[in-house]
Amino acid sequence: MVLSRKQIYKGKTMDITSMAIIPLLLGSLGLFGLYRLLQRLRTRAYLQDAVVLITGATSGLGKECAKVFYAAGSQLVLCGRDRERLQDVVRELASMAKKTVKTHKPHAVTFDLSDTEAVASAVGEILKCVGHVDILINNAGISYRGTILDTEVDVDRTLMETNYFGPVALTKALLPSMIKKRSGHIVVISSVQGRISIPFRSAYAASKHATQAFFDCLRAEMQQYEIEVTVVSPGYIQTNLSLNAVTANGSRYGVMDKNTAEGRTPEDVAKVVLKAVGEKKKEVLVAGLLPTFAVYLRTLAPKLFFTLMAARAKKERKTKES
Ligand SMILES: NC(=O)C1=CN([C@@H]2O[C@H](COP(=O)(O)OP(=O)(O)OC[C@H]3O[C@@H](n4cnc5c(N)ncnc54)[C@H](OP(=O)(O)O)[C@@H]3O)[C@@H](O)[C@H]2O)C=CC1
Ligand SMILES: CCCCCCCCCCCCCCCC(=O)OCC(=O)COP(=O)(O)O
Repeated sequence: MVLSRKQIYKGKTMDITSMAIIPLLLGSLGLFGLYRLLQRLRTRAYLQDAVVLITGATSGLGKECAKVFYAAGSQLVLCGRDRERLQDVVRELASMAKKTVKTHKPHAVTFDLSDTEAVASAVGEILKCVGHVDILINNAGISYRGTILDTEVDVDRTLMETNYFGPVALTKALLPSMIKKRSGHIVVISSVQGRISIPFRSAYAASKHATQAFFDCLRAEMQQYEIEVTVVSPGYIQTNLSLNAVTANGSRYGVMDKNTAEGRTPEDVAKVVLKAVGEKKKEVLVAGLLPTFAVYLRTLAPKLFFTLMAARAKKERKTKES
């Protein structure tokens, strides 16, 4: 039979293309729905009862990550420098309304990430207590404000110790036990500034670029052991990051920046982290149109990007002087 382009369907003339497209669209939608459902079920199974270690769990993004992973049924190991604030988080989690998921009482471990020996002994304590860690979320970090000319090298070191050597030491201390189990997941919270450098953030951007590079290498080297690596690069988030940032002489900046105050909520970003971990994403950029555009511009049109950054530095310098 030869098909004409127009067919009679229930008394109406219909284009043969539409007749084919409608079931195709419905079929694709059905398949997509099924795929999403399977993905959600897989995420749920992956996170339920998983031992999840979160650094910087006392505030901001770390605290919100604690909430979403707790609600997903993970067994949490919460890390920070302040025992009292960690216990507050544990109490807050315990008071959260229980859903259908079985939850676990979190463990709290205090240590300073910039102290490599403290990191190693904390990992010993954690492994003795919980046996193994399935998912490590390297979240803790500090930021910085200053010009390169005014900044003491010790400040550059502080940023590298906390944001780079801390996660590196913690990851290295946990890797042997993960390799032994041939399973594990290392997550690191980097930043858009791990992809582009903006003026007056040298030490912070450098520590985040180093982080990106290290964990990209790790991903490649760990594939043979079936260990996943996820790098999350957020834009501005409404946290205490700018308040706690260090300045050129090492003192606390103590200002809530407009960009920070107008950023995404940490609750929102924590959900993105949970989804990225559940779906074993290699990396995620959690940023608006302009920062995302800037990341691509840095690669595709570096000269233009450098000109824009120089103009930004000039404008910021003028604002400070006036
Ligand atoms: N806010 C933002 O705009 C963005 C943040 N990020 C990243 O998100 C991560 C979380 O920061 P955020 O929640 O925003 O900021 P917060 O200042 O609210 O939280 C930082 C956390 O890091 C911990 N921390 C800092 N220094 C150390 C240390 N030496 N040893 C152990 N813990 C330490 C703090 O613990 P303590 O209570 O002990 O001080 C705190 O829990 C950081 O890595 C940051 O770079 C990335 C992009 C944007
Ligand atoms: C012709 C079109 C113009 C295109 C302009 C592109 C250039 C735009 C520059 C955008 C810069 C975005 C910077 C984003 C920085 C960011 O999100 O950082 C996240 C953080 O880690 C925040 O830490 P901080 O301590 O800096 O608050």
